[in-house]
Amino acid sequence: MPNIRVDLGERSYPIKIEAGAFLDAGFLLSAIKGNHVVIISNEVVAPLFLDPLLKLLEQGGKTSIPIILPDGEAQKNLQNFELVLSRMLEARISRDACVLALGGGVIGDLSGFVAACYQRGIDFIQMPTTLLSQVDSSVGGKTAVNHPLGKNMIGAFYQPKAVLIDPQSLSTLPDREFAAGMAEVIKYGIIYDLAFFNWLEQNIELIQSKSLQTLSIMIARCCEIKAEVVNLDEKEHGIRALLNLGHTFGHAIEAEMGYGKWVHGEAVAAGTMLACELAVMRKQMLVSELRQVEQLLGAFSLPVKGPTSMQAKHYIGHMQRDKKVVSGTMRFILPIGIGKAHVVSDVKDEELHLLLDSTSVE
Ligand SMILES: NC(=O)c1ccc[n+]([C@@H]2O[C@H](COP(=O)([O-])OP(=O)(O)OC[C@H]3O[C@@H](n4cnc5c(N)ncnc54)[C@H](O)[C@@H]3O)[C@@H](O)[C@H]2O)c1
Ligand SMILES: O=C(O)C(=O)C[C@@H](O)[C@H](O)[C@H](O)COP(=O)(O)O
Ligand SMILES: [Zn+2]
Repeated sequence: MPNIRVDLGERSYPIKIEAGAFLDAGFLLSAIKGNHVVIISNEVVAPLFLDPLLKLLEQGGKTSIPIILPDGEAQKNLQNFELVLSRMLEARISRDACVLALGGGVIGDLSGFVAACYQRGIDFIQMPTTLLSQVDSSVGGKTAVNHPLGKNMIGAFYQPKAVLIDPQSLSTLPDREFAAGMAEVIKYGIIYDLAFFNWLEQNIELIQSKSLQTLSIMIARCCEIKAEVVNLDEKEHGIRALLNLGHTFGHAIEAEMGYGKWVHGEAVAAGTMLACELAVMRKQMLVSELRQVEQLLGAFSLPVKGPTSMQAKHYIGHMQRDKKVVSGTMRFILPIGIGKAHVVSDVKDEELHLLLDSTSVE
C-alpha cells in the first residue's frame, strides 16, 4: 500500500496502512520524539494489542505510561478527559512526551483532545483499531468529547503526528462495529466518488469476508479522500462539511437515544438515508439512487430508518445546536445523485416534519 500523507505544511503527517503495521517498530519509533509515551486505550482493546506494543516501545528505549479507560461511547466525556489529564500530571509527564491513542474513534477523539490541551499541546499518534477509526476518525484532526446536550461539542482541531493502520487488527472486531465503519465508508462514495460507490456495490462479499487485500484497498481509498478534503479545508469552512453527510440527523439520534445505544455508524447510516430522502423530495436524487444507497447500507445490516421513538420535534431540538448552524440557520449536507453533495441552508420546518414524522418506522 502506498503511504498517504495529510499535507498541512508543518502539521503534515503520514498515514501508513499495512497488514502487520502495528509491529513496524521503524515507523512508530521514528514518529516519537521524546522518551515517554502515554498510551491511552480501553478495557476491550488493551488486552488485545497493548503487550506487543509495550515490548516494541521498550526495545526502542521508550518508557510507556498506559492509561486504560472503560469501554464505550458514554466514556467520551469531560470526566474522563479530566481523569486522563490528572493521571498525566500525577506521573509528571513533560511536554516532550507523546500520546498514543490505541483504540477506536472514542479513544482517538478523547486522546487527541487530551494531547491538544495538556500543557497547551503535545504530540500524539493514532493507532486506530476499528474500521470506523481506520477509515475516518484517525485522520483529519477533529478531536472532542461529547456533552449531554450534543455530540463532540467540546474539542479542538489538532492533527496527529502520524497514523498507523493495521487492517489485521480488525479480525477481532465484532460484526456490529465492522458494519458501523461501513456507514462512513459508504458516505465517501455518496459525497465524493461514484466509482468508489460502484466498487463497494461490486465487492460486498469480499468486504464481508474481510479479505485483507480488499479491506486494505478500501481503507486506503477512504484515507485518500479524507486527506484530500482535509488538505483543502482543515477547519471546515467549506468542502470539509461534506464529510458530515448523515451526521446532522445521526448526532441527534445518538444524543436523544443516549450515547452508545445507537453506535455512531448506525446513527450515521439512518441519518444518511434521511439526507438522501430529503434530496429525493427536493428532486436532487433519483428514487433509484436512494434505493442503491439503501441496498448498500442494508447489505451490511445497517439501519435505514431512524428510531421509532423519534419524530421531527426530537430531531429539531438537537439539530438547532449542530455545529453547522450559522446565525441560527440549520445547514444540511444533501447528496446530488451519487458521488456529489452540497451544503443546503434553506430547508424549511415543513420539509423536516414531512421527512421525519413519516419515515421513522421499525
Ligand atoms: N474525529 C473524527 O473525524 C471522527 C470521525 C468519525 C467518528 N468519530 C467518532 O468516533 C467514535 C466512534 O468510533 P468507533 O466506531 O471506533 O467506536 P469505539 O471507539 O467505541 O469502538 C467500537 C467498539 O469496538 C471495540 N474495539 C475497538 N477495536 C477493537 C478490535 N480491534 N477488536 C475488538 N473490539 C474492538 C471498542 O472497545 C468498542 O467497544 C464516535 O465517538 C464518533 O463521534 C470521529
Ligand atoms: O472529519 C470530519 O470533518 C467529519 O465530519 C467526519 C465525521 O465522520 C465525524 O463523525 C466527525 O466527528 C463529525 O464532526 P462534527 O464536527 O459534526 O462533530
Ligand atoms: Zn462520523
